Amino acid sequence: MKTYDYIVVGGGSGGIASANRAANHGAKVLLIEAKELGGTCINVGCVPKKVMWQASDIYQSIQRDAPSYGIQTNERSLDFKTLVKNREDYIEFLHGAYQRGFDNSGVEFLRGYAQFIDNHTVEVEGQQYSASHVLIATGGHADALNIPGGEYAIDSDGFFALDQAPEHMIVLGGGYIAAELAGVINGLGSKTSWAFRYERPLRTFDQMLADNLVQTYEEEGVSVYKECVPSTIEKNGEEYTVIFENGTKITGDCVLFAGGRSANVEGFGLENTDVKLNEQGFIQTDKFQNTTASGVYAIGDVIGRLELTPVAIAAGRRLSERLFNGKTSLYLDYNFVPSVVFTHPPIATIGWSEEEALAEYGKENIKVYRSRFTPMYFALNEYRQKCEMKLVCLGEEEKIIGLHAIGVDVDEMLQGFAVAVKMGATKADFDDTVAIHPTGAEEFVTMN
Ligand SMILES: Cc1cc2nc3c(=O)[nH]c(=O)nc-3n(C[C@H](O)[C@H](O)[C@H](O)COP(=O)(O)OP(=O)(O)OC[C@H]3O[C@@H](n4cnc5c(N)ncnc54)[C@H](O)[C@@H]3O)c2cc1C
Ligand SMILES: NC(=O)c1ccc[n+]([C@@H]2O[C@H](COP(=O)([O-])OP(=O)(O)OC[C@H]3O[C@@H](n4cnc5c(N)ncnc54)[C@H](O)[C@@H]3O)[C@@H](O)[C@H]2O)c1
Repeated sequence: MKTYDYIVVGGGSGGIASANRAANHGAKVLLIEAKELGGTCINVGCVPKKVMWQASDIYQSIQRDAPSYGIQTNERSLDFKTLVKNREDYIEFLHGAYQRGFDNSGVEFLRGYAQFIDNHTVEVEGQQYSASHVLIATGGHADALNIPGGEYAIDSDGFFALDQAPEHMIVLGGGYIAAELAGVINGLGSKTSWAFRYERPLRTFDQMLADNLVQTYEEEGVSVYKECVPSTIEKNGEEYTVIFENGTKITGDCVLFAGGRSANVEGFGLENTDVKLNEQGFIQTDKFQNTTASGVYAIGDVIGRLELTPVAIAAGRRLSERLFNGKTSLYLDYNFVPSVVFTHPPIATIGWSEEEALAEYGKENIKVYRSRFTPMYFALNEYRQKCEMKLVCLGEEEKIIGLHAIGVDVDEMLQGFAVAVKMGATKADFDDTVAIHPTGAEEFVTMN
């Protein structure tokens, strides 16, 4: 049996960050990963998604925006195979960077599928490894569409495996992934239909964002189907027809389902440990990332709190600081975490939506500031895409508890404003900050 101070199961965003930080503090660390280093984010999540989002943005701008600046482009054409190849080459480069990171920090990396024997022992291909501290960072997987013909739908992993653009993609689901990939594929020139179950997509977000997005997508050519619950998918040759409960039918050559994700908790011996799951099937943890088994911790998508890469990284690093650097009271605060949805245009959000704030604090305690304008980017264009912004303020001091925006470039605006919101900035603090002109961001400090 080989022994370590810290065994990390899962080499995704959270596991890698925690392992490196522990090794930096002198711990003897083993990281076990079954597939490619980098997990979901690097291989089939944030990174390939952002590359596709950027490609889509460029492609859309060439046709839609360049002529208004007098820039003529003779013909727009997309070599999808080159895009995919260059994207995958970049991901390969990132794999190497992770390995070099381990070489620097001293983390021992083992490729293989870990099986728990007990709380402190795992086995990989017949060899056992034990540690006084064990981290579960095994991430999650896409939920399948459980309807007749549901197997014809690809998930986001399947989307990144496409080597040619679909003629007509039907996107099912109203969350982050569906919203993002519908925009990506529409921008790349494929016919796109987007169907979601309720009146609005992105139901946990401020309504202003979802309403603007749906309107913009419709203006940009996406066929939007509201209140459509899929009931069957039929295959006819190369085509698929999605039939919805209300009788609506859509036919296309590719169906994508993005209906949420579940934790990777099965098939690796968790039943041999004292680790318990919550009602939703995610690993139960306290605020210090302790599971119900002493000396066993869990972070990232496997705990299902906020399924975002920087959240997994922050939780993993704080845990290692606590375990191996004496910062015994350190934990991750899951409140006021900023997030961007890479739609076209992007959505940026932090804190309470107007609807949540009104329900929690009452109308008399909440003041909302809004702005709606055409970004200067579209000043010369007949197409005048709208940017919208909102500040949700609490109490007499007007502490900003929600900041939301949709429009070009808001993805890159949010991080700085998130610092201010996290620090407890008030509307007066924003008003006291001189604007930067001409930018879209200046609206946040000039709202009446
Ligand atoms: C399409 C898509 C787009 C996304 N875009 C964004 C974005 O733009 N921004 C953002 O912040 N987040 C985004 N996310 C979410 C983000 O990818 C996840 O929150 C993040 O990757 C979670 O990291 P993790 O370390 O918890 O798990 P993962 O990155 O999933 O890593 C878990 C690893 O554990 C390994 N593993 C599992 N079981 C075992 C075992 N028994 N033995 C060994 N190894 C094992 C797996 O192979 C995997 O590599 C996106 C997700 C998807 C699906
Ligand atoms: N930009 C980012 O940061 C980013 C991008 C992508 C994913 N993510 C993370 O990954 C997580 C998973 O993304 P997701 O979009 O799969 O999940 P999600 O939870 O955001 O959305 C799931 C959607 O699927 C719908 N749905 C579920 N079952 C359905 C069914 N049978 N028929 C029709 N619709 C159904 C739900 O109503 C919901 O709208 C996100 O919650 C997010 O944390 C983050």
